Amino acid sequence: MSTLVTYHCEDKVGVVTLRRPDKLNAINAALKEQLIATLEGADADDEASVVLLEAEGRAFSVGFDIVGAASDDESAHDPFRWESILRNSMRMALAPWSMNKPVIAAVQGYALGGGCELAMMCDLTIAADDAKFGEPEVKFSHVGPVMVMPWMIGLKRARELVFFGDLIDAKTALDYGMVNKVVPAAELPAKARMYAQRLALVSPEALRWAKRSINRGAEVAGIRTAIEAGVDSYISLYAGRTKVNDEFAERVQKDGLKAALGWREGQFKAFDFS
Ligand SMILES: C/C=C/C(=O)SCCNC(=O)CCNC(=O)[C@H](O)C(C)(C)COP(=O)(O)OP(=O)(O)OC[C@H]1O[C@@H](n2cnc3c(N)ncnc32)[C@H](O)[C@@H]1OP(=O)(O)O
Repeated sequence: MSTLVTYHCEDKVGVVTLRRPDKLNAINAALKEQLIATLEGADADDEASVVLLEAEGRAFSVGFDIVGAASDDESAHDPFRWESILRNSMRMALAPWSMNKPVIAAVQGYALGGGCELAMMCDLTIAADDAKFGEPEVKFSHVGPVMVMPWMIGLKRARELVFFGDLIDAKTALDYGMVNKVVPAAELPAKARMYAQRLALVSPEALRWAKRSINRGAEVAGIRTAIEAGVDSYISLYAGRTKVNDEFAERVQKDGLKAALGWREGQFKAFDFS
């Protein structure tokens, strides 16, 4: 089986790369399996505090492999096969969401259909100024796992994006809250690493519980239950922790809070790319 997803760790950042550039990283069954396994491996890698999901070539991902699926005549009408494809798609969509570590998607070119949802399911998204997002599935009478879209961009915008299937540019995606940052295309790999490395300065344990709290908040129905669920996370974070951010705590003790905050700001400044 060819390698469609690779992994390496650099400076506490676990880099997961989609490598099917000739097909604009279209997601076939093999890529899906490899991506799920690689993300799980990255989550288990003690060297990595943060995971960066990037893609080789001119597109992040054009979504589900509609060419491969169309040529797969034999099983095209087998409902059990479709169930397995869709269940695996859900597993892939939930993989970054379920991980302990924050996952940052770095998007250049197209992020369409399943590729758009994959970027949305990551904790943070940094986009090149040439990025284009969209949910064109309706154009092929498909619907992707778009349940996440109302959370991301609100009902009206989600409906427009999904019903019409039109693409939006990076600036609009930023305006919609689908991405956190837009950077010049040529600078995307370097800026994405800076963004990830800045996050890697924060206590991995605090990040893990921050992620869990936010995701649980998004999963429950109302603000009251969201807050109550968040309390469990805080209890787990604070009751279970022994050493968090020691250097910061030591500086607070030694030099006072203002000086400690100044030290932390100085650290962050080194990664400022505005
Ligand atoms: C539940 C379902 C969820 C879904 O995700 S459905 C899929 C949603 N995605 C799409 O609808 C995108 C379809 N693709 C396109 O519209 C176009 O492509 C683009 C506008 C993205 C790019 O156009 P251009 O720049 O002219 O490139 P190119 O020559 O069309 O594509 C380069 C190679 O990539 C393959 N490819 C593109 N999209 C897909 C895809 N979704 N599935 C499988 N292959 C794809 C092509 O076929 C071709 O390959 P070759 O050079 O061998 O002809």
